[in-house]
Order: sequence, then C-alpha cells, then structure tokens
Amino acid sequence: MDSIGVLMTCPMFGYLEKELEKRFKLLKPWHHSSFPEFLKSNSNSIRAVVGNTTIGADAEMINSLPKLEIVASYSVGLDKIDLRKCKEKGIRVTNTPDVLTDDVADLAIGLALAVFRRICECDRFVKNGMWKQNDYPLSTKFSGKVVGIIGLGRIGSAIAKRAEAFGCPVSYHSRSKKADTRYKYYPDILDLAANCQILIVSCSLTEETRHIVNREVIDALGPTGILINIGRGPHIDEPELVSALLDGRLGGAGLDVFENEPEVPEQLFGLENVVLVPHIGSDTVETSMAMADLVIKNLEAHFLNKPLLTPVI
Ligand SMILES: O=CC(=O)O
Repeated sequence: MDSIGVLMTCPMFGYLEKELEKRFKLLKPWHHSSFPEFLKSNSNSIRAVVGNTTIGADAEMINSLPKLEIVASYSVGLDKIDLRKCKEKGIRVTNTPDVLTDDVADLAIGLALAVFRRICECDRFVKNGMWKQNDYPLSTKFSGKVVGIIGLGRIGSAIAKRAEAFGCPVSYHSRSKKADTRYKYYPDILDLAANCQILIVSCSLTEETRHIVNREVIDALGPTGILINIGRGPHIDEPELVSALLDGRLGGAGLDVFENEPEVPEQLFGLENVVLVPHIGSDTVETSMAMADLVIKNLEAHFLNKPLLTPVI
C-alpha cells in the first residue's frame, strides 16, 4: 500500500502521522506555500484524504481530486466534509465514533462542575496568594440540578448517564423522541431550556442545528441557567451568548467550541462564570490513539476491499 497517496489536510496527532507514513505515501501540504498548488500538482495520486475538525474535505477539494476514493476523518463530527458531494461522486466516508464518547461526556460534566463550583477561579485565587487575605465566596451546588441535553446520541446519552450519577434529573430535545429512554422529551427546545438549569449542546452540526441555541433559547434558560457546549461553535449564536453573559441574562457558560476557532470573544475572558477550553473534548492520549487506529484501520480495510469499520457513506 505504500504507493497509495493519502493527503493529510493539516497537522494532526504525531502518532497518526507516523503510522500513516509507515503504510502509505503520506502527503503533507502544510510544508508547501500554497495548498491549492499542492493539490493541483498531486491531484492524480491522492486516493484518500485524512481530515479533521479544522480542515476536512469541502466540495472544492473533492472536485479537484479525480482519483479520490475515501475521506477518513480523524473526528466524529462530519461538518467539515461535504457529504452530499461525496455521495454524488461515490466517495466513501468514515469517522471515529464511540472511541471518544467517554472523554467528551467527561468534559461536559467537568465544564458544568467548573462553572458551578468556580474551580478555575478558585485555582487562580490560591495561586495568586489571595487566600491569605480572604476566603473564596460561596459557589453553587451542581448535584441535583436539572440537566437538559440537546441531542441524545452516543455522547448525549453518555452525558445523561453521568448526570444521573450526580442525582441530576435529565431531559432532552432532539428531532424525534427516542423509544429506548425514560428521560423526559421536549419536542420544543424552548420548553427544554425553560425547564432545565444546565443546557448541554451535544448534537451534530447540520444546517438544521446551526444556531439552534439563539437569543430566545438563551433567554428561556435565563440568569440562573448554565450553557455547556461540547458540540460545535456554530450551534450557538455566539454574539447573542456574549451579550447575554455580559448583561447577566445568562448564569454562566462552559465552552469547548467556538464559532471561529481559534478565535474566542475576548469579552468572555474576564467573566468568572465562564470557563473556556480549546476544543479538547477528545484530546487525551488514550482516545487520540484509538481514533488514529480507527482512521488507519478504515483506510486499510478500504484498500484491501474489506468492509469499513465505521462507515458514514
Ligand atoms: O470535535 C471532535 C470530533 O468531532 O471528533
């Protein structure tokens, strides 16, 4: 397989890069000054693309690669891949579900705990020597708060399970009611937001879910509500979120993802009720290795004409 051209769209986990290099002819455009020129000069040798949450495979890239057979994403999210174009051209697509579920669900709960209990602020308080002058003010209890989840898929269900362990009643909103769950279903997201204290975004990003959390939803959650986003930045109308936090119309937020990563609205930096992390939901050594192995196994299966492990298309 070492003559098969595999394009890695941008720098990723070193282990993935090394393992791909052992098996395929790995093409790394970031060492070249122009991405389009690089694609043009390698267009006839690229049979696979490995993308991620930063650069996937858009229509322009797909159209410029006539020999492309498969896009293997080093991510569970597929929003950076033009799935319609792939389907139209018969290009296979794989992602990395399941292996990252625990990490992302852990982070959702971690962000909620950090916001309610002001863990990051407390850390700064101690490290800045302020404890010697004062006790830290009281924070807010997390256990038992009503959790509302947008999207009860693999990750949403894992968050629900964790929330239950904290004694939190769980409810959810999704396109349709799930048959196999006892959690309360809200067909209208505004009702979910009005009836929970922690709203967690955990659905995939599609045209329907873009800005699913808008001003109305934020206002329904209200000044004692906390918004957690471990989905994608564009799920939330970010300027509306910032103004709600600045005006005190929302109680707080824990955010792993942003509309224009790595740009983050600087107005949030000084807010003690906001915890910001740099899109690290699945970024543990263990999970990154499992994701990388899955990308490689999918590519190997494809080029050996075997069934894909985690096919999307
Ligand atoms: O955001 C992370 C992923 O989609 O894997």
